[in-house]
Amino acid sequence: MSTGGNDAAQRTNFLAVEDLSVTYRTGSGDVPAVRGVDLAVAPGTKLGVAGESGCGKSTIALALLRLLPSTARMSGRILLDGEDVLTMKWGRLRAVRWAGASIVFQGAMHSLNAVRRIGDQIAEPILLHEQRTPAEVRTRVSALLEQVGLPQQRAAAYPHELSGGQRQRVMIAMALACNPRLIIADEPTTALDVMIQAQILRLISGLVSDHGISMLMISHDLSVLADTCDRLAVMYAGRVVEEGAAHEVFSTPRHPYSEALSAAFPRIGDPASRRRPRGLPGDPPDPAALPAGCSFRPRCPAAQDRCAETDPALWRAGAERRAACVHVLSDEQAVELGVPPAPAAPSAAPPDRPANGADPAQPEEIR
Ligand SMILES: Nc1ncnc2c1ncn2[C@@H]1O[C@H](COP(=O)(O)OP(=O)(O)OP(=O)(O)O)[C@@H](O)[C@H]1O
Repeated sequence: MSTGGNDAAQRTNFLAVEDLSVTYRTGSGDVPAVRGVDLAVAPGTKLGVAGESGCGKSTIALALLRLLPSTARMSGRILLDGEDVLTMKWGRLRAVRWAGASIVFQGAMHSLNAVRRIGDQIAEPILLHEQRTPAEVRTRVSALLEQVGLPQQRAAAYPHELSGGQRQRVMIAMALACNPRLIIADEPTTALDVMIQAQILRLISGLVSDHGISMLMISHDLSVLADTCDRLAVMYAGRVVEEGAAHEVFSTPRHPYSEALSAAFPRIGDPASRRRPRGLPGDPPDPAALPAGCSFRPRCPAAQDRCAETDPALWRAGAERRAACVHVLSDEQAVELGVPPAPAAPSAAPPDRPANGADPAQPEEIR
């Protein structure tokens, strides 16, 4: 399956993930957490990766810098500025971490060292990667604190002396410390309250735009990604099931799963947000025991018999848009691809209906 585009386009992407698969070996068998994923981030652009817990988002984030545990087996290619991270020698990989790409993890309290002053922690990657005098490092740390909206005196503080939002600002300062060309933000606001979440998202988004940094942002909240990113990839059960321009995937999703995610997280300030958020019944499948055919079929309100026989690929679903769902195929395309034709009369809700089967012409208003 491919979200990548043609070869020329891939050469111009700062990050190109090609056919990435990650399987964890466990005592009770193999867990295929990521299955043949392609992602592409052009220089200076922001890609959002969305999906429920367990769909493989964090596995991808960690794989990008080879930070996965030794029980993980990876295949495919992860091209960072044309160099494959998966085949890099350790010395090169150490140089690429922080300076080529850096990660902002969820939950800063767990990522920061509780017994070291935050100034020293921000200084660490700079000392590791750059030949600078102690005075230069102090100046750089002060500048970084200022960029993330913290007074430079906070350099002397310990993590427990800061609020959750301030700690996340420190994580962002660390991520920026070595002027990376890509920032991977894995649920960067999960543990924060809603007002602080918005501030932190604005901060990251503004900083990466100002510095021309590319970003891959991971979240379960499609509306946050639609507000922050240029393009979106929606994941389900270890695969990308829809990919396209962020606002289009959010406002006119083509895959029933994207539709359900979009309905679950209405956008603040959008007229559609007057609709009550709708949950998606059921749970994602166990990656070690996936259903036959489309993995989303057991939860899909638009499922048809043919979905049990067809493992959909990411098919074209509009200009620069792809979705892994038989409903995006015309009858002619289905015949050409060997996909069973659609039944004469729909067996469930038509494909252009929201995931809960409600009529889109009759939005559910909050009164
Ligand atoms: N170290 C591991 N060993 C075995 N299985 C793992 C390991 N880490 C993750 N998994 C499994 O891989 C799948 C993908 O997990 P992952 O954490 O990447 O998903 P996620 O979408 O990031 O979820 P969350 O939002 O909860 O972090 C899940 O089924 C998870 O249980």
